[in-house]
Amino acid sequence: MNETAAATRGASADAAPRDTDPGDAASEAAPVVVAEDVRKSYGDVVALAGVDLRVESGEVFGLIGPNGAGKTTLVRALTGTTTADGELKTFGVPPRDVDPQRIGLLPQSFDPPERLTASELVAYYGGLYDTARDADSVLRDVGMADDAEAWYETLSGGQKRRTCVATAIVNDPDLLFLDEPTTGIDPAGRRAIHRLIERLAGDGTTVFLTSHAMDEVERLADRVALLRDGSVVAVGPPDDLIAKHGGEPRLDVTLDDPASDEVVERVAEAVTAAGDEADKAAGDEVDEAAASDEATVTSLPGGATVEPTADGLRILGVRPEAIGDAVDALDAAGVTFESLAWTEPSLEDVYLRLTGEEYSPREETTMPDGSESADGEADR
Ligand SMILES: Nc1ncnc2c1ncn2[C@@H]1O[C@H](COP(=O)(O)OP(=O)(O)OP(=O)(O)O)[C@@H](O)[C@H]1O
Repeated sequence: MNETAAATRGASADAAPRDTDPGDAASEAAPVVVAEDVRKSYGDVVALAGVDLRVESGEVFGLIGPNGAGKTTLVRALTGTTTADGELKTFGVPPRDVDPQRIGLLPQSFDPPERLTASELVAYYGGLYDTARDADSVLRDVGMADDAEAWYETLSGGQKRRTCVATAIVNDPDLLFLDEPTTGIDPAGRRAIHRLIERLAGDGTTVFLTSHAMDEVERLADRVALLRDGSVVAVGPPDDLIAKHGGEPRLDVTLDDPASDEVVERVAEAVTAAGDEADKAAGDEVDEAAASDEATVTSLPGGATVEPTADGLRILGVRPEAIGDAVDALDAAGVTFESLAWTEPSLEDVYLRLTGEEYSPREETTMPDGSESADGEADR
């Protein structure tokens, strides 16, 4: 039995119908999901080491973390498809007691029960609920209208995944768990799924989204939890996490030749001089603007760090308005460059830092053929 069916059939037989669910009244204000000190081990393997989290009604909650961090185990515990120790409440009751009509689950792996078309498969899952949406309209939502009558087994990986997403929303759930919804889906399909998630959230559905695609989580999630080794190590809105853990904006400078220590030092001195000058100018502006309350733009910080990379150098701490100053500093240092790439910190940086997988630009990357990669970024 796959997990969608398990989630459905695992619910207690006497669960109250949707409109009279005892959790309903309280759930207006109460968190939809509460986990306190949730623990789960498989033999000696600790999958969840004491997880605490809350998901509020109507939010898109992102769960990220490395392979094996415990994400799928947590989703399974929260949907009652596996047991776990600790306090677990969904709509105010233990997960197994929730009316299955209220929950949608897209598990990470999915095996349809028999040979069915996409439309039949969605209708099959719809048949497990008291009320369900029309299969064709759900397939339209996930961009599968044209392939509704194709055998599931003949669909491409991405088309199969979209069909699976359709089975998870066929019951029009109040709380939707999506475990890696866009794996294997092409960019256009991903956008369709993103729009669908945004629309569902806009209509009040609470979405619990697990994904390795950091751009997806950063774009969609109101709050994100980072799970590492079975514990939540950070939680908050993406922007807050990025501001706290994402590091500084950076300017990557591609040079004709690798940067020698002497070049790096020269650029660092020029950047520091430019920063000091900018700080002084900003200070003067502050004095002048103080009376009129005008905002003052600061430029390159005096202490901006310069470090060598595989194909040039990186200047850390460059805000967009200071890119021109950085170019002037390169010029002053007598460095000609091939190209510049400015990057602002992202959720991916948060992830890399907090999981200890942060990319070191100083490391040359060795390719399988023994040559050194020209682009370390691509090999993170
Ligand atoms: N049924 C199981 N039997 C034994 N060990 C398991 C089982 N399910 C998960 N584990 C182990 O528990 C740990 C957490 O696994 P889990 O699948 O929850 O991680 P995950 O964060 O979802 O990983 P991924 O990103 O690869 O999907 C891993 O070490 C995994 O090997």
